[in-house]
Amino acid sequence: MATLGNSANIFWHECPVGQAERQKLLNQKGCVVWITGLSGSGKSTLACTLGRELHSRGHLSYVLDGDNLRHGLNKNLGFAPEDRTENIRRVGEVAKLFADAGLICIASLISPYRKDRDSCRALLPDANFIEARILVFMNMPLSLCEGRDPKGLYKLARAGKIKGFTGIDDPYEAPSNCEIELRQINGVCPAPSEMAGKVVSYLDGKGFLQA
Ligand SMILES: Nc1ncnc2c1ncn2[C@@H]1O[C@H](COP(=O)(O)OS(=O)(=O)O)[C@@H](OP(=O)(O)O)[C@H]1O
Ligand SMILES: Nc1ncnc2c1ncn2[C@@H]1O[C@H](COP(=O)(O)OP(=O)(O)O)[C@@H](O)[C@H]1O
Repeated sequence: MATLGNSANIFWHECPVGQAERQKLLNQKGCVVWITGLSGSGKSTLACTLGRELHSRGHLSYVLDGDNLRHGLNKNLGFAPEDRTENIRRVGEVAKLFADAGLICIASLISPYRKDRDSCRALLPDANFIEARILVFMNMPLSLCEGRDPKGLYKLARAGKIKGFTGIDDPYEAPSNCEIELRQINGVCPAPSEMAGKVVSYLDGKGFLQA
């Protein structure tokens, strides 16, 4: 295993029950649905709707939400570029563990930088030659997100009271390699249930909803 960082004299310990056996127990394949997009684009709403839909179909999933993780695991991180990079790295590693546990892990973070998203993708081994990291891009215009502004953060950012806010004075690098792109249709944002349905269909089609 070439995954060591600063630790020395560390060995990998293999456990007798492996991912395949856990997946059989759960009748699904572990994977990561990674939702990226601007603040207010609907990431958390989609993550929760998708989690509910999977649950009602008898599938075990778990949501890793950027905001929530910053209350605990990532409470020591801010929004400077290097902090966002570390945030994404940690969540990528946790998501990998959840997928190894056999769960459908739904990660919803702004994850604005392409290189961080790409590093995260590289962490995850393919499931039988199928990419086990499904990138979902909430491609909603800034005007829509800013118009929603449920937490009033865009307003603060425009007033210069929050510095380095994504989409205002910190970049959002749109992905060019996403598996699913969700956008407005004729100027109308699809309902969360419709978007969740698209993701479920994708997972089903790729065989993740069976062992
Ligand atoms: N400067 C700045 N830029 C962007 N967002 C900010 C900032 N400060 C606070 N917030 C709030 O933090 C939420 C984003 O956290 P993430 O962990 O998803 O961000 S990142 O992926 O590390 O960029 C984000 O939540 P969402 O609105 O759910 O995306 C914001 O509520
Ligand atoms: N598909 C949708 N259609 C209409 N409003 C939505 C939709 N998805 C989310 N919203 C609303 O937009 C706001 C931001 O959604 P949220 O899921 O918190 O976004 P994010 O997690 O990307 O910041 C919330 O007020 C939410 O109710």
